[in-house]
Amino acid sequence: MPPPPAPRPNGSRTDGPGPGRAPGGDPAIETRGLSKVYRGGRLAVDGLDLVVPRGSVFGFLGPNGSGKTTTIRMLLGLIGATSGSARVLGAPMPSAGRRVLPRVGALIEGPSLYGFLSGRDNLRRFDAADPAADPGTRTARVGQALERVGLAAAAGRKARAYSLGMKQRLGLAAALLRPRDLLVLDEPTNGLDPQGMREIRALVRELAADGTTVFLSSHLLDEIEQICTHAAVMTRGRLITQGTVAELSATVLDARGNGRLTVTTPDPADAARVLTEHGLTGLRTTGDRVSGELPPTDAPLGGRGDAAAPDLADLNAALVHAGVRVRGFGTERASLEDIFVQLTGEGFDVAD
Ligand SMILES: Nc1ncnc2c1ncn2[C@@H]1O[C@H](COP(=O)(O)OP(=O)(O)OP(=O)(O)O)[C@@H](O)[C@H]1O
Repeated sequence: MPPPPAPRPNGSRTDGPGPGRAPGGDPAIETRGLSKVYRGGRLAVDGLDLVVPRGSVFGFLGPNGSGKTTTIRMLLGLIGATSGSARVLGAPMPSAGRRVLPRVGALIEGPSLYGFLSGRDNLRRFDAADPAADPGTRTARVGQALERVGLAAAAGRKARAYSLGMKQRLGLAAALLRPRDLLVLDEPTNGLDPQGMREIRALVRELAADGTTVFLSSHLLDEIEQICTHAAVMTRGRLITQGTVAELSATVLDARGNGRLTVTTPDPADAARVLTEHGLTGLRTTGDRVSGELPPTDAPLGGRGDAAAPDLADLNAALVHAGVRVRGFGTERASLEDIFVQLTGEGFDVAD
């Protein structure tokens, strides 16, 4: 794993080897000033500087309409860029597409399957469409791909009888018919039920564990937090930040102090009083839940200046000592949603 890149506000570039560039190795994806203006003048992607380290599971995050699919289409050479450049697996796109794309598996907007064919026969068709695929080894290749995505037992069933999650897994199997260095997945869990989402996420983790770089777009913040090592945040065609998921979270945690403490109690008024006495600010009470901002650990308590911020165990003891019946007690770490809101000043549901 290369050293983790620091978050770079506004996607600004750094000098030197830079993030995501292992010594002697290119990033899996690198763009410079990549832009797309659609006919009619719509600026869908605006000066994108993206660095996707090899071996990462990279979450490309943004609300609907923020330019994710347009970027992916440019990366794969499906549409031309208006300006800027893109390198995939070290080679310029789209000019090196014939050389590079066989090493890239892609799943964009769901697989196109024949419902009347079995899962296995759908894969055989995909394999037959690949001029480089040896027909003599097709059966073995298809069998391995089905095995890889956990569809071997259902391979004989017609694709129209598959659940959405199974269809998506079949699409992934098609992308995995030959060994890939990079997988590009556009909203791979979109429309899936929780079980289908879990299956796809587990598969992405397995593929990453085998060394495949996975670049996936999503508008689901928790998805990125669950499976990604790195993330970039897009809004309105612009890259706001990129870095490791841990760094992005830390950026906000630093800015937000220790995060919020939430106490669940049948005595919310007393709890709020005790928490205020112990330096918590921004108290909010909703039903039996009281939450407040924890003061920074190294700062004296607000206004009193005579004590360090409270230890959580001491705080819990103080609540109990004051007669507050505590049912739940926990801190929330900053989520990517917090990061997004902090970085953009807007909520995450900002579809154009
Ligand atoms: N073929 C097109 N012609 C004109 N405008 C387009 C075209 N495709 C996309 N757009 C516009 O470009 C912007 C970015 O769209 P894009 O599909 O890349 O975003 P996205 O982040 O992938 O969102 P979604 O998840 O909804 O697909 C949107 O405002 C969209 O309406």
